[in-house]
Amino acid sequence: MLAIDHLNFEYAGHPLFRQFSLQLAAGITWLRGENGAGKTTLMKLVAGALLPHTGTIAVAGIDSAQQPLDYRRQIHYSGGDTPALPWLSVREMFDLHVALYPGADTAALNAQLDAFRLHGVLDQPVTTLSLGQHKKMQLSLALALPVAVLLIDEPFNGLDTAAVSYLRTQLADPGRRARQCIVLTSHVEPDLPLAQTIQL
Ligand SMILES: Nc1ncnc2c1ncn2[C@@H]1O[C@H](COP(=O)(O)OP(=O)(O)OP(=O)(O)O)[C@@H](O)[C@H]1O
Repeated sequence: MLAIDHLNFEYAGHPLFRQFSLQLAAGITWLRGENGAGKTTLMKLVAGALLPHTGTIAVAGIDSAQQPLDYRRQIHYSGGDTPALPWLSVREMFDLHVALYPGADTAALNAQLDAFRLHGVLDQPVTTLSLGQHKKMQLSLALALPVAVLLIDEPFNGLDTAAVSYLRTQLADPGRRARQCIVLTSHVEPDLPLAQTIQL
């Protein structure tokens, strides 16, 4: 489903990926490695937030450089960064994503909001959310959007125990694992049914 071929990438003279290739099928992949190994950078490259210097990345045969818009619609990256559009409210952030992803289902998003108990913060600016609320906002989108590839950086960081338990159930769902390629970074064993583990 996800094919990375001969990827080369460096930050200003600091090479991170040299001729790096990886093929991932549906199911959960645990991407692991020590601090600074390049996990977040690889996710950003796959998400289209960073561009490879050379090499190709494709999802279901759609090349990230040749068909960037179609490619981006196949992927969602749930990262830990500060929001790209900090002036938006949570509701506006959700509306934006529903508009960006064809087939996004508002009912599915509302179900995630209910499960994460996020309705109370819908009209708050995203910058005013607590760490855990921000994570829940990101995860609501991640779990609701109809993408082929789901990238989640440190999925359990900052979550309360109820949310951790709910997220595990959602990610472990056999239907989801059959239709999505789910890539997680985590410094601890994710305790999920893994299709594979990639060590950077
Ligand atoms: N914008 C940037 N400019 C220059 N170097 C960067 C930049 N972002 C990351 N790096 C460097 O690239 C390397 C990989 O960083 P990355 O964030 O991908 O690692 P990671 O495996 O996700 O680490 P962690 O487990 O600590 O989150 C690190 O050495 C980091 O210092």
